[in-house]
Amino acid sequence: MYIQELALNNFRNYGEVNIQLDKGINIFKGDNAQGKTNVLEAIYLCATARSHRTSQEKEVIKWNEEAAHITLDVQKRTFNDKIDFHITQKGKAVAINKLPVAKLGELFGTLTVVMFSPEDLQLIKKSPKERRRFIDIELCQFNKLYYYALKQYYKVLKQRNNALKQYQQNPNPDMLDIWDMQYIEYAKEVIQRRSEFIQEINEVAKKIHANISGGKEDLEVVYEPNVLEANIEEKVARYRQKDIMTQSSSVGPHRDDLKFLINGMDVKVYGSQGQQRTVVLSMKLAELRLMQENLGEAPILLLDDVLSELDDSRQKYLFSYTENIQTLITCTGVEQSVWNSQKVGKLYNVVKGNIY
Ligand SMILES: Nc1ncnc2c1ncn2[C@@H]1O[C@H](COP(=O)(O)OP(=O)(O)OP(=O)(O)O)[C@@H](O)[C@H]1O
Repeated sequence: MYIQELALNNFRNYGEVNIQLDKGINIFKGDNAQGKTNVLEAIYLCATARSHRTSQEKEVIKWNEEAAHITLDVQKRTFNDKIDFHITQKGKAVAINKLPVAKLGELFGTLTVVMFSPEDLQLIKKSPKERRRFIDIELCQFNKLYYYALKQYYKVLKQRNNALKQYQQNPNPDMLDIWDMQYIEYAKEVIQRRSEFIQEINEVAKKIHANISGGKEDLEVVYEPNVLEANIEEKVARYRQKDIMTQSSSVGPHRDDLKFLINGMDVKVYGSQGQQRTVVLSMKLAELRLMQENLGEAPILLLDDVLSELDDSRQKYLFSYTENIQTLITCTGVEQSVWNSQKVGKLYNVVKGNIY
């Protein structure tokens, strides 16, 4: 798939902008704070229904304006989809081919993207929350069932936590039993789907990592669930008193994590910065491959300011994956030598919220 046309209206520092994109490599070049990342953010929002850098989506509305609007024309193998994404102070609304989407989950799969930014290079060092976010965003894009299970899980978790908060004043074990039943049901589904996904991504990332490291490093991506599907009932019951005391739920996939091993050693603890970066690159490329396989179409690759962070051989490896994949690259120009060696479809200059 590829984006043919992108239009922004009152989105971040853009007033009105409309551009046609190339099927191949598109470069957005400009000084700092001109609006390059904002373009990628708009595309990312249309694919995942959330921003990659804020949980407060109304921040994307241009200052002193009422609403922001993004329109994308996405060309698929046999048809094309038009996505309209509207953000107001009150919330967001989406239409696909002019038909409003009732649930944001219906958007998933219309446009799929893999975003790679310097913050991703910290994936290994960051908190477990970021690694869970990585799993969730990737899985939701190609597995709607996962999205619905996850959404329900967090909804029930919130209700269970509310029940725990009220428990001291109003002890009601029957009510807690009811929440537990639902919470366990969704938790099991989330754990199962995460476990399958991590097994899949592990196989692909392992091969890629072996290639990048010239066969010297064996990567293992390990799912570290907070609780196993098989003993969740027992663990939730065992922790009930503690949960009542702390007024929060201590068991469940909201506490899951991922571990990365190279030749059996934990990269977070023992890996060099270069090794950590290579693991993240392997994971991103594995993600690209899996999406392509699962959806039968290549996703769009968004590279935000990432080239200068990678050394020559890693950059080359990354580019070897961009063939037949629409790629949008933001840069300040330092990386010119890198993309000079590639066949660039379109080069845009970004200046103060204008694209030339
Ligand atoms: N809601 C908003 N309304 C208007 N302008 C905004 C809004 N949010 C951010 N901006 C402006 O957008 C600009 C930042 O854009 P962006 O993050 O795309 O920069 P960039 O070109 O990618 O820069 P860098 O190279 O530093 O990453 C800043 O000038 C910021 O003030």
